Amino acid sequence: MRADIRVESLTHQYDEHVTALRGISTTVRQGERVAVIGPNGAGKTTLVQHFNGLARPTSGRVLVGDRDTAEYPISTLAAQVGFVFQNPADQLHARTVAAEVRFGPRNLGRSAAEADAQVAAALAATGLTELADAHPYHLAPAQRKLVAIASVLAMDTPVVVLDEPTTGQDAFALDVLSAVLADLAERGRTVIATTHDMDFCVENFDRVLLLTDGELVADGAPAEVFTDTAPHRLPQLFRLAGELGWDSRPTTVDEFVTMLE
Ligand SMILES: Nc1ncnc2c1ncn2[C@@H]1O[C@H](COP(=O)(O)OP(=O)(O)OP(=O)(O)O)[C@@H](O)[C@H]1O
Repeated sequence: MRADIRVESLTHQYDEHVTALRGISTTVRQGERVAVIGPNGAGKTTLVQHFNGLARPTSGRVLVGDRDTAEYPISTLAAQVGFVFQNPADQLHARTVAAEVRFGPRNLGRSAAEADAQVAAALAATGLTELADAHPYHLAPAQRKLVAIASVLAMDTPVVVLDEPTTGQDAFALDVLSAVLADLAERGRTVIATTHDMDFCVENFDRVLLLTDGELVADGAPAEVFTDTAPHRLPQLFRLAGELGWDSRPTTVDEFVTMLE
C-alpha cells in the first residue's frame, strides 16, 4: 500500500507558551528519503511524531495514505509508520534482544513463522544475530540503539521514522545504519530521520526539510538547502568542494573521488 504522508497547515501547541509547529505543509511520497534538520527546539521531533500519532495536531491535518491520523489510534498507525525513538529506553522493554524485536511483528498480528523470519532478517541487517539472547540493558548504548532500529525493521512498515538515529553511535553502528537505510530505500520504503549530523544527512538522504522555530524554511535536495549562505554548518564534502572552487556538490565520498579524477 502507498503511504504518502501529507502534512496540511500543521500547528502544534504544547501549552499556551510553547508553539512547536507553525503552519507546516509538505508531502513525503512513498519511497522518499527525507532528513529533517534544524536547530535545537526547532520542532523536528514534534513534526515526525505526528506521522504515527505520537503527537496530534492542534490545528491542520496529517494524512498517511488516505487516513487522517487524528481519527486513528497509534496502534493502527504503527502498522504503516514505524518509529525509532531518540532514546532507546523509551522503546525497549523485553528481557532479550530477540523478544524485543519479535514484539512488533507479533503485535501487528503476524504469524509465529512470519515473525521468526522478520526477526532473523532484522537482526542480520543490524549485525545483532549473535546477541539475540542478550538482555538489551547489558548492551553498549550504540548496540541498544541498533536493537531499537531492529525492532522497527521487523515490523516491515511502508514508512520508517528515526528520531536522531546517529546520536551516541560509533563508526561501526553508523555504517550499519547507512546500510539499513540504503536497503529500506531499495525496497521502496519511505525513510524519514531527524538529525543534527549534516554529513550523515547528505550521504543518506535525497531531500532535506529545514525547520526553524516551528516553520519549514527550506525543502529541497541537499545541494539546494546547503548553500554557502545557509545559517547551518555545511557538510564536510560540501565545504571541501566549495574550497576547491567546484560548482557541483558531491554527496558521498565515492562521488567526491570520482569528481577528483
Ligand atoms: N512535551 C513537551 N511539553 C512542552 N514543550 C515541549 C515538549 N516537547 C517539546 N517541547 C518544546 O517544543 C519545542 C520543539 O521541540 P522539539 O523537541 O520538537 O524540537 P527539536 O527540533 O526536535 O529539538 P532537538 O534538536 O533539541 O531535539 C521546543 O521549544 C521544546 O522545548
